[in-house]
Amino acid sequence: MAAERSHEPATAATHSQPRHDLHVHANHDVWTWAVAVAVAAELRRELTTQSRVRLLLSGGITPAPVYRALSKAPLDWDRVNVGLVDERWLQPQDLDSNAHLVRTNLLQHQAAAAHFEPMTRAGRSIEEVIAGANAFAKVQACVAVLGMGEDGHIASLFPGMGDLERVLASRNDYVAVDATGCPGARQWPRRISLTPRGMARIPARLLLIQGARKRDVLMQALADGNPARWPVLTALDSIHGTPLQVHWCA
Ligand SMILES: O=C(O)[C@H](O)[C@@H](O)[C@H](O)[C@H](O)COP(=O)(O)O
Repeated sequence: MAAERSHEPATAATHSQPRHDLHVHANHDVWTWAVAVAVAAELRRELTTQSRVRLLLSGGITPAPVYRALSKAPLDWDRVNVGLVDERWLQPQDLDSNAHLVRTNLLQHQAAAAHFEPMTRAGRSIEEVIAGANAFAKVQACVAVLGMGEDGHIASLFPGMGDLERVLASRNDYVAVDATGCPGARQWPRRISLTPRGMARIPARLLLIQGARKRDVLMQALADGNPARWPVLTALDSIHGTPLQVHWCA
């Protein structure tokens, strides 16, 4: 079933190109497979011209079915590096880590051949983890799967975070963040996150959201236009001029 697709201006500012495309899917299953097919198509296209490609994945509940569907895609997975958009300050084997989510949902079936780049490792300080993440990021990712919280956060960029200004202005791809006091960060305030600069370098950025509440939050953010209040807006920026692909179902 074809998704309803619309171009919408992102903010009150004038832009020569649409900054996001909204794909409205009929139901959860259609949403899941449409997103998995879209990610696989980006990887497949990139694999025709590159010897290796990188895919970045988010945590959260929303993308897990997509990762399971994507794991069955017939691709040259042994030429795909899988990294993380963000990570909680947990060891990769921790059940609440984003690494665990990716391992258990994506790295199976065909995708078992992919090369995974977990961020954290036993005995590594957070500074070493950030240095490692920035070293991985020297190889440009071609696709990022992003999620959004009901507070308008994206990756681990939370509204109201103490050092959000510094993070939004960072010239690095990854930074350590302290989201103490931000309810959206739940019990994991210490995190590693892709920065707006890191996101803007990725040509294909897919934002996965479901439900009326998240749609309304996104619309409110777009109408307001302030990325410090709504960090999700930072995903609209692209050095390639490519619009954010928003995939939504009720
Ligand atoms: O580690 C994390 O928490 C994430 O990467 C985060 O940015 C996530 O994408 C959103 O919080 C949406 O999460 P849900 O899909 O669970 O709503």
